[in-house]
Amino acid sequence: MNPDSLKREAAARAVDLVEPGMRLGLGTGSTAKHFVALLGERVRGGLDVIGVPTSEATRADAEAAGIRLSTLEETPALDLTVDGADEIAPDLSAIKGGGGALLREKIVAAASARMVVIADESKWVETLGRFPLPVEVVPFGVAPTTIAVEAAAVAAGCAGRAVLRRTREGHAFVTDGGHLILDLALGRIPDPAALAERLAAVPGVVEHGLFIGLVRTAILAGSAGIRIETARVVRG
Ligand SMILES: O=C(CO)[C@H](O)[C@H](O)COP(=O)(O)O
Repeated sequence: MNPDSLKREAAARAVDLVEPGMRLGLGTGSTAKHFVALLGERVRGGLDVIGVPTSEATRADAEAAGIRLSTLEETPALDLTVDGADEIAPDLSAIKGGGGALLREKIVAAASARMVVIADESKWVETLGRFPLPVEVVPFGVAPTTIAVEAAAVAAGCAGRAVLRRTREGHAFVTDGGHLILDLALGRIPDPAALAERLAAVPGVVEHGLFIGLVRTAILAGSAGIRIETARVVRG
């Protein structure tokens, strides 16, 4: 089965977790897009839910699918967020932000009682870091911020280059929040919590793509079927 079919299978399993009246966080990316489309089918069949999108792209998809939308200002506490991931480790720590929506994704996840990650099994890794870690930064002072981000990685026991993300046309990629993304290629992150702490302390860093203690459940679709992993310890 091709990766996109696997993503759709994982998304379909997550739709089964949705109950009438739920306030949902709607993730971003190709896997979350399947979830939004499948949820839309249920909504058109009469399911009453409300969604908070994690990006303008997801807002557009959800609107087109007929899902009633809200904001975190109107709906500050959510029941369930379903989102994709770039990597997921056995403790359900994850790297997100490949689509550049990590800031809103993390805010929405933190406002949710439960975060479920949906992915094809290629996202499952023993140790995070093969996927370059997205770090969202303000445009002002991006050169010294880049140096400080690389230094933070060294201090956390890993090293690598932070590269400004660009669009296919070669322009700097700008997030929905008007920020830039540095992709920090580390290969391996031996201590994600230490790196998260170091990065959060860098002036100019708005957020990073390490999701630690946020994911409660991972739904992983592979050639052998669906596997569900549940976190032993989640925040709070
Ligand atoms: O974090 C994300 C967007 O910021 C995505 O969830 C992540 O990049 C996975 O994307 P995909 O489902 O397309 O593989």
